[in-house]
Amino acid sequence: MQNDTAFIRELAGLAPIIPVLVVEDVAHAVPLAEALVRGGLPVLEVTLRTDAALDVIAAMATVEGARVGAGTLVTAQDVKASMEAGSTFGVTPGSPAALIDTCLEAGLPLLPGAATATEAMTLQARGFEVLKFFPAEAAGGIKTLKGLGGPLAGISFCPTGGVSAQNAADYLALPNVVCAGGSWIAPLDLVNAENWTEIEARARAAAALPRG
Ligand SMILES: O=C(O)C(=O)C[C@H](O)[C@H](O)COP(=O)(O)O
Repeated sequence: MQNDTAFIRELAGLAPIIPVLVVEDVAHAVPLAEALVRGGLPVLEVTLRTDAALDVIAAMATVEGARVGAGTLVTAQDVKASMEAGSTFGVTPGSPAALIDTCLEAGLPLLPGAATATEAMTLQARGFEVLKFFPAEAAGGIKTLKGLGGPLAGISFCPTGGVSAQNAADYLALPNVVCAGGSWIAPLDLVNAENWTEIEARARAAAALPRG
């Protein structure tokens, strides 16, 4: 099975920011997804970090305009379960070969994680052109992305991990950054407080960020 770069490029092009979501209560799934879509962020990464995550994916997948994927894919079981729940793409924090094999065999469009030149080159050799740069700030942030951009100009990144309202525009200005991911749009405290108004406002501000 070939990886689906065109699909991932399309998703990455839909909005400058992919909200990374940690949702504990499935009752929050639909209003949260609706607030994010209304705010202009249709591509949603639901982390498999809560017991509710698979049910959250299934519920969000019913929201018109939402493009729902699963994050924190670490095991083959995560890949299978997230696809059964209705996720249409996957995101991995890192890219061990066996996990990448599983995603390719399953036909799951993937934003695979990489933090070094070797990891990025290994993924590029398998046909991946859009990678999650994770954990972005801890792995050197903008300086590292600028450094990778010289020799690895064919690779685009979605930096995630430490990206914030304060630094997102600087990341997005880089030529090898297509979009960025982050939890600041819908942090757990706002979700648990059901503050959809504030989440929509944060989404709207993020959706308006210019890309370089
Ligand atoms: O669970 C995963 O695999 C992830 O997707 C990790 C997230 O990308 C980061 O935790 C988001 O980082 P912050 O925006 O700094 O909160």
